[in-house]
Amino acid sequence: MAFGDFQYEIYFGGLRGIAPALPMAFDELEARAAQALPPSLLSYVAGGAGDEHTQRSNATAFQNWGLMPRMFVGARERDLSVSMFGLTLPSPLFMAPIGVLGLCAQDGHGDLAGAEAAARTGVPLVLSTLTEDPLEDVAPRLGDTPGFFQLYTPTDRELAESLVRRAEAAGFKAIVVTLDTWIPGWRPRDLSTGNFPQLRGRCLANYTSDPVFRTRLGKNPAEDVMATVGLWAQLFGNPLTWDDLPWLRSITSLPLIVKGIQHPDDARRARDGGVDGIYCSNHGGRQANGGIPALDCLPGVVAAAGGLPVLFDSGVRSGTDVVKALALGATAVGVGRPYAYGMALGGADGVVHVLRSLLAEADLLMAVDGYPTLADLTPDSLRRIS
Ligand SMILES: Cc1cc2nc3c(=O)[nH]c(=O)nc-3n(C[C@H](O)[C@H](O)[C@H](O)COP(=O)(O)O)c2cc1C
Ligand SMILES: CCCCCCC(=O)C(=O)O
Repeated sequence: MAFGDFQYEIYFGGLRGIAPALPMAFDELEARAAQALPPSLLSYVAGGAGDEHTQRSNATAFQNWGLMPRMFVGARERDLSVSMFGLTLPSPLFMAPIGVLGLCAQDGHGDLAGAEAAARTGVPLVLSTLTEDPLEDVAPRLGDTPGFFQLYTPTDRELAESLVRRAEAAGFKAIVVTLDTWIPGWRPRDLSTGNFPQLRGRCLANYTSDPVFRTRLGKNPAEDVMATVGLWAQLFGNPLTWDDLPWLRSITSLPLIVKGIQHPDDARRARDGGVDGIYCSNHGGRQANGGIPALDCLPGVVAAAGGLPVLFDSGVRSGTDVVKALALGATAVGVGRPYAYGMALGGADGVVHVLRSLLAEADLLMAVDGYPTLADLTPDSLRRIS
């Protein structure tokens, strides 16, 4: 279903006295998910690097901006559609890659449920490399909604190329290479619970189903989980350099997007190296503490991207946040932890609820503040208020 078909459903439903089954505000959503998720998984999802200062400031950075209302606009109809990479999407929202999405669902098949939510909302899913179900099983569940494949670049180039080939064959529409997580950051919550799901053999389906990985392993992954995890840990992350960019560019004819860009010079150099999109993100504050809120990096990245689409995530908690990121120049805005919590609370239905709530709030804000289309949202629509 396209965004326009349901944009009023939630808030008019509310006015008719139909209370949504799940919370709409992020804090309540997180509190409810905390009851639903096993404690170590909750810590993994909710936690971040160091004392989580950067994670918190990602979210509070949005409060430094206010949207200036415009009158006599008559914004009765809104159009939230966006075009990028030759795709026309009903809204500028997308689901950021979440490596434990599978585990967030009660049945352990959250990657399939995420794809189903994408099919139902038109909101693209960026599927992590780290999934419980192989990408070939996820792709058909996306329906007509495009899916992007997020690549954690292994040290083994043949394995990287195999993953990309498989994503292309399965029908994914872009490759998103994550640059900021070739090793996990200093995450005290996970270090104290001793919980990295991948080290227990979870979320490795794209590896265990891969012909190159299986050849390297030399045995059936199901029969030797220890060896599988050992090989995965050995191959998982490659600290790429600029010298690797031509190779990355060469392994796919799909749009190539680089995730984790915050410095304008990196955006410029990536653009010059032939990428198709820049993804401004600090991984939700999970990798480096003591950094800069991703939102504060967005304008510089947009300016340096020279017209390439700029995807953004980190700290998006409301429809208002979505609108502000768009006004600061994002082409599309990624939601992360909130939809993982929706998954924990209601599977595909829970994710659909979270996405529709964000979109309905964004749409209503654009209506009351007089911004009928995304093109109307510019930096001039905002005022720095602190
Ligand atoms: C539990 C969890 C797992 C994640 N796994 C991945 C992943 O596999 N690949 C990736 O590129 N980013 C991953 N991310 C980062 C998200 O894509 C996104 O950058 C981040 O969630 C944005 O921050 P926010 O959730 O606070 O808004 C993960 C984030 C969380 C919370
Ligand atoms: C060695 C595990 C790296 C973490 C990958 C998943 C992720 O991006 C995240 O948890 O954040």
